Amino acid sequence: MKPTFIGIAGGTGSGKTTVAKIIQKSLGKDKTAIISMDSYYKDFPELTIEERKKLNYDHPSIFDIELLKKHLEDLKHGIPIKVPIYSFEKYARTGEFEDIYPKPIIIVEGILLFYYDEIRDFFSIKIFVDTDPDVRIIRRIERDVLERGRTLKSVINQYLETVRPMHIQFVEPTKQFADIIIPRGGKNEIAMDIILAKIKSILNQ
Ligand SMILES: Nc1ncnc2c1ncn2[C@@H]1O[C@H](COP(=O)(O)OP(=O)(O)O)[C@@H](O)[C@H]1O
Ligand SMILES: O=c1ccn([C@@H]2O[C@H](COP(=O)(O)O)[C@@H](O)[C@H]2O)c(=O)[nH]1
Repeated sequence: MKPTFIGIAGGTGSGKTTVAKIIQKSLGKDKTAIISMDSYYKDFPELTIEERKKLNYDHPSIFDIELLKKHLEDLKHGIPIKVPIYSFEKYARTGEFEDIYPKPIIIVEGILLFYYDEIRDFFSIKIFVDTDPDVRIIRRIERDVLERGRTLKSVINQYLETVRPMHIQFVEPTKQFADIIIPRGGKNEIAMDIILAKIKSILNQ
């Protein structure tokens, strides 16, 4: 059985990971795998950490799309993949990998997932999580300070300098490619029920 790929895009802090986990919880880990685009940030070992901190992590050129494409191709053909583990504290790959095995449903989530034609074409269902920017920045501050080793000042500066302008220029326009737009994200129970019913019908075909 060829896997069905489900893409979840949306701005930072919109709730993409949360939506992916709700789908996985409902269907079970034996039927689903989750891949985060965050694992495909390019590595810059030639730069110092201070130089890496200044990079634009919200521009389409910062992702290793060739590797992501190869991995999706591999899963499509039943081949397990080794996903690089990324450290937000170090702004670099850790050198470790997570083994992901082919499953009937492969969920991929990321801010710019629908930007690249060659990646977009994999997805049978494209979901865009649409959450207001004020809510997203509040969530991002909380998460980046608690979980990603950032200071309040650094989150605010990064948001104003790169995250916000890149969102407007590159992320928001990819909403046009979505099949379903979920306002407010994973706590939108009706939207989640509709999405889960559709995925279950695909699984039962
Ligand atoms: N609908 C929601 N209501 C309240 N908090 C949420 C909701 N969705 C996500 N969150 C919280 O917001 C933060 C960012 O959510 P996450 O799913 O990681 O977003 P993304 O993957 O889009 O960056 C997390 O701490 C998560 O628990
Ligand atoms: O080293 C890094 C790499 C990425 N970021 C930020 O991460 C978000 C995307 O992750 P979400 O989980 O979708 O929020 C992106 O906006 C980058 O700015 C980073 O801060 N540092």
